[in-house]
Amino acid sequence: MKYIVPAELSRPVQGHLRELDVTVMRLRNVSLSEDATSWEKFHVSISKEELYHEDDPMIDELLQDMTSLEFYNISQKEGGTQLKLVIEFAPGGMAMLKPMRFPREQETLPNHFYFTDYERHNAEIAAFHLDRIMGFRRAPPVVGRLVNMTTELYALATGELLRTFFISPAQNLCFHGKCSYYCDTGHAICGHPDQMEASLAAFLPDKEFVPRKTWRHPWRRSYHKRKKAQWEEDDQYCDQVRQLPPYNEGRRLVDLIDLAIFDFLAGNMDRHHYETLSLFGNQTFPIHLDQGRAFGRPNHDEMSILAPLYQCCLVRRTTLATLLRFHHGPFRLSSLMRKSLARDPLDPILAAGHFDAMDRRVAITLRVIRHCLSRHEADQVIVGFADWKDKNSKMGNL
Ligand SMILES: Nc1ncnc2c1ncn2[C@@H]1O[C@H](COP(=O)(O)OP(=O)(O)OP(=O)(O)O)[C@@H](O)[C@H]1O
Ligand SMILES: [Mn+2]
Repeated sequence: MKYIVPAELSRPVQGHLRELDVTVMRLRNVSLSEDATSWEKFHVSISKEELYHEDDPMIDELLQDMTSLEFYNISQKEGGTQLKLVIEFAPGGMAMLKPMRFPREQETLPNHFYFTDYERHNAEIAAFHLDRIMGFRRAPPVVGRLVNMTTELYALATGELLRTFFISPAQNLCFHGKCSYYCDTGHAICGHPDQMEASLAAFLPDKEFVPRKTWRHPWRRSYHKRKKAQWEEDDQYCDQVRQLPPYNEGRRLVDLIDLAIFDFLAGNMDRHHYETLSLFGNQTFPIHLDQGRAFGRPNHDEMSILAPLYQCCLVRRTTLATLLRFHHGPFRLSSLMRKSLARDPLDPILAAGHFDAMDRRVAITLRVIRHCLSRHEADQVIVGFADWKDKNSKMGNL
């Protein structure tokens, strides 16, 4: 227990977030009106360190609004590979809707690649909770909703989207939209008979107001059925990445290692790009966006997702402390996730096997870190360790 103080076993581990006061509100010099929507509150309080503040009641308000407010307008999200709808609500505010395609128990098909796997609405919901429990708060809020396809979708659909609605032989209302993957009659989204589960993710601020920058992930997979990426064959790959801006200084590389651990716990292999809020410059967090292909295989632990961790042998002290808390503390990750997901209107969100899988993957990640520590000095592996050790030895805690 050299890397954690006992108090950290029973409460969330807090990093030293120095720039919580660097917010959209401050940099954009805006204020909130009395009747501001929960979206407006969310948007202006985004900081350089996180999308929302721990325990901010505004997040519950936003989740409640997304799951209950009337839809005002719907349209297809342009550009993505799989069907997504952009929902606009009457008071203002938008959400990205991903529909349920399969029962929770259906796993990634054995002959599907990570890039041909279907997106799962429940994965988006579960990943939001996981990101929050891990203390990152880098994923936009997501909530489940039971949608009435007749009154909430069909009645509002127009143009090309409207033309894809039909009644199936089983008398269910279906639609498939238009996109590059699985948008045809054979892969339609069907209700029971017109009730459909969906996930709703809060939209980030408009790019005109808060610009974003898209980055290619250095550990991106090939997205080709016969090719491998360089990092898959070169264990020294991290040495190259460490030379390149923005990975050669500051927080970015260790942020991607946080993301790798988050993705490993969720089983998400689909991390090709990531975005940052360019309003905050480069020393800001990567947004955890697009977790639709997570939680597909509860009985398989995809070690290659941890490549940034085991190739760089680098991890934040706070992230390590969080993993130790999940592993040793009174609350295991599975029980924290169960408790958190129970608040979603579509609970149960995950099939039972995924809870054991998360606990097992916490232990595996700790083993990978331990292996790094057996080969390198702790100060080289654990980012923020020296400062922390110094502070805690002064307080007599070590
Ligand atoms: N909550 C959000 N707020 C604003 N924009 C978003 C949000 N979620 C996603 N987007 C934008 O929509 C794009 C597509 O979303 P997402 O990645 O979830 O779908 P996808 O079909 O998996 O896309 P792709 O196939 O390109 O990976 C994202 O790259 C992002 O720029
Ligand atoms: Mn995607």
